[in-house]
Amino acid sequence: MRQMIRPWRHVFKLDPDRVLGDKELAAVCQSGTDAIIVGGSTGVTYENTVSLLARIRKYDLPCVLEISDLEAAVPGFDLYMIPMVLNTDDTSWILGHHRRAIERFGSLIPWELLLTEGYIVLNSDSSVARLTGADCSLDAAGAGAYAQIADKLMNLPVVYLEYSGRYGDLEIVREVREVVEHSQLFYGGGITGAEEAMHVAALCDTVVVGNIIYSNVEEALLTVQAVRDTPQIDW
Ligand SMILES: CC(C)=CCC/C(C)=C/CC/C(C)=C/CC/C(C)=C/CC/C(C)=C/CC/C(C)=C/CC/C(C)=C/COP(=O)(O)OP(=O)(O)O
Ligand SMILES: O=P(O)(O)OC[C@@H](O)CO
Ligand SMILES: [Mg+2]
Repeated sequence: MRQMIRPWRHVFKLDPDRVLGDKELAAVCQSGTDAIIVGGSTGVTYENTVSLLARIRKYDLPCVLEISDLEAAVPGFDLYMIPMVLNTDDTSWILGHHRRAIERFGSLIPWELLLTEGYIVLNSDSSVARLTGADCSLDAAGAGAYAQIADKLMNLPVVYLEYSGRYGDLEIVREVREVVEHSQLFYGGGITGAEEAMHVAALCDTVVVGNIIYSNVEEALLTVQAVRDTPQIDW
């Protein structure tokens, strides 16, 4: 599964709890993005996840479920991304929900389709930060330390810098880039157009674009080519 995501430079994240018209969904899925991640931190249900998956399946691109709620673990995705929020004292978001999921689903879990993401949540004003009690006061050194835990101690396939709803601090992104050697570095948060996308594309392996799809789909679409045209800085 690491190989499957390795070439991904740009992905769109669609939230089952939000409304997107058929025309907009078609444009997003046919934009040339590398994959669709289905996920959100609140209001995700089995029903709205099934419904969104069925709509995305009309298009020929990988579709991944980022599991945030056990009740919404829907079969039929190409891949399952499992977040662990590293910068919280509430261990239920690192291990607790995961333990319960394994107890509940047992042999039904398609382990070969799972990828773990070491989340570092950095926007204190986001639903995901409130939900998980993340410590968003980290400076570059603190974020870099968590990134090394994911990359070097836990050997996680993905480090996810999550600024959901707000554009990130590029000094922190740069510090994390410098220390992550093996994990694939995902960045998501507050990208509202091509220029912002290019700045993070230079530093990160994979750029995630979410909310702007719902408020300005034209701008969201421009981020695809912008990321494609941006070479990564060689570290
Ligand atoms: C039948 C079938 C497929 C069964 C198997 C199911 C399966 C694959 C099980 C795997 C086992 C396992 C270990 C599951 C984990 C279960 C689980 C619930 C873990 C907790 C994950 C977690 C830490 C969630 C916290 C929230 C989070 C990090 C969500 C990620 C998505 C995200 C950050 C969205 C952004 O939120 P958004 O809503 O956009 O925010 P704004 O509103 O601010 O924009
Ligand atoms: O919605 P935005 O702010 O683009 O963030 C994308 C993604 O990282 C959210 O999990
Ligand atoms: Mg969102």
